[in-house]
Amino acid sequence: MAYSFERPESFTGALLTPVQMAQADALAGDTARLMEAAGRAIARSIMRRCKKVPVLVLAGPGNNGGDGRVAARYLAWEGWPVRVRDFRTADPAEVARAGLVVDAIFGAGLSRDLDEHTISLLRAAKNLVAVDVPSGLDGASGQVRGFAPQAAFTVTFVRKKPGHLLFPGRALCGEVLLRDIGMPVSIIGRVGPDIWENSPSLFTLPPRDTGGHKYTSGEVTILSGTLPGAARLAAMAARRAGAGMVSLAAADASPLPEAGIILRHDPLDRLLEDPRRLHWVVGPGLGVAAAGVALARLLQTPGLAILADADALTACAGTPKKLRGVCVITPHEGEFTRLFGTIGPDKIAAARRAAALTGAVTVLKGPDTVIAAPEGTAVINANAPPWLATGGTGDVLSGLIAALLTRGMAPFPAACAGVWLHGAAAQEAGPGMLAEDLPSILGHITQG
Ligand SMILES: NC(=O)C1=CN([C@@H]2O[C@H](COP(=O)(O)OP(=O)(O)OC[C@H]3O[C@@H](n4cnc5c(N)ncnc54)[C@H](OP(=O)(O)O)[C@@H]3O)[C@@H](O)[C@H]2O)[C@@H](O)CC1
Ligand SMILES: Nc1ncnc2c1ncn2[C@@H]1O[C@H](COP(=O)(O)OP(=O)(O)O)[C@@H](O)[C@H]1O
Ligand SMILES: [K+]
Repeated sequence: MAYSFERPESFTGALLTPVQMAQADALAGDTARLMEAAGRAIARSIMRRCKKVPVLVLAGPGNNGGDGRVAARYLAWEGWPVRVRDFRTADPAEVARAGLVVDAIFGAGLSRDLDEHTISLLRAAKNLVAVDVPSGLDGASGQVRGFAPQAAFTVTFVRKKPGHLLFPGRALCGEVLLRDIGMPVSIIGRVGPDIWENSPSLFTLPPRDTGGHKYTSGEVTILSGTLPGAARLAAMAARRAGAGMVSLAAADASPLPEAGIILRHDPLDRLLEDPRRLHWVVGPGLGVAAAGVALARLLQTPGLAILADADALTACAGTPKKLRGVCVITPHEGEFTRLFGTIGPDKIAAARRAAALTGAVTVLKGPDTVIAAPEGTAVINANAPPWLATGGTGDVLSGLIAALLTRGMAPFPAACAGVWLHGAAAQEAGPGMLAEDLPSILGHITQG
């Protein structure tokens, strides 16, 4: 399919779960060489970024500890004062005295919660660099198992793990430095990554059709209701993101939108008679009851691409199968919970479950938005700045994704591209932005 999801051949941006990482390790079969490279990379990162202070390496029982011991050897060669302590016998008082603690206790595949002694060691560290992950962090989910320390930075190898991007893990890692230690790309391919960090290498924006007219650029219809500002924000975003025609469909006489948006008061059945009207946004500011009725009506019409958000999701609370036939859903945590139950500790698994159940590409929004396809591929987004957490930005995202659909992108890449461009626009807008600042920026970053 044109403008489909693109998996980079180099597997750049692939995320490996701890299980996949162990598989890669087993396939590579030369742990000693990889560990040597990992330890050297840790030492180099420390020497480049930290001033020379007494270093204490806390070493665990597995390969994470091995990496730390190799790093200590390289640091010592370079004349750094460094000691290595087995985590079982290390003393919190000694940890507290160290200028820099290298946390090489456990890696991303922690199998159970940390015990009290390990927690007391990690709590005592004042300045800590983590090997692979801060010990206690679950690399698959970004959740904390008992305790995990705050790292100044984290050095990881081969590919990032989901826990580096999902909160609270992302915050605890500090900056994540990804280092190549010579793992062959063919081995990464063999373990078959199915989770990716969102980036423009995963999608191609369709070019403008130079010979086209407004209808060939696609038409988006946005239902407007009790809070018409929400639908207008979606409409502004859809227009800037390249939809040829954008209509607001409002049952009541609502405030006049800006020039350029077509306001339709016709009943839904009349609007559906127009065969060009294929792309719909249902939910933002529509009112729950009206959204439920409209969604059901749209779903009776074959061939439509429907994006369901906000009130359309709430209208299906507890009965997510009512969303079957919808193309993309964009729930925030509250809407998701009303639909599918609690997210639980594994945000990727939750998004995948929702996508499989509804058949819709699921955009589970938040600071670490997860996009899941019904067949299971998942993408984690990490470019959204915190000032995006203001009312109305979700409406902008809905209009943006709908415009990308109408320009010919398949639902999954359209959702990935929409979430990425939304974050990029917010970064460009800067702190203090309003949702209504985003569309004009989208105008210049969404062209193919
Ligand atoms: N993959 C790669 O390509 C490369 C990976 N590399 C490095 O390998 C690291 C992964 O290595 P790893 O598999 O040995 O895991 P790691 O965390 O060091 O130790 C597991 C041990 O800890 C134990 N244990 C677990 N939880 C526990 C708890 N709460 N409390 C107490 N014990 C606990 C567990 O015991 P078990 O649960 O089996 O009883 C087991 O004995 C990775 O982070 C990276 O640094 C590099 O060397 C180069 C190439
Ligand atoms: N802390 C945060 N950091 C970055 N992005 C965030 C954060 N919180 C929310 N977002 C993003 O802001 C948008 C908010 O959407 P939503 O919750 O639907 O609000 P609204 O409907 O009021 O616009 C989503 O795209 C979400 O991913
Ligand atoms: K660690």
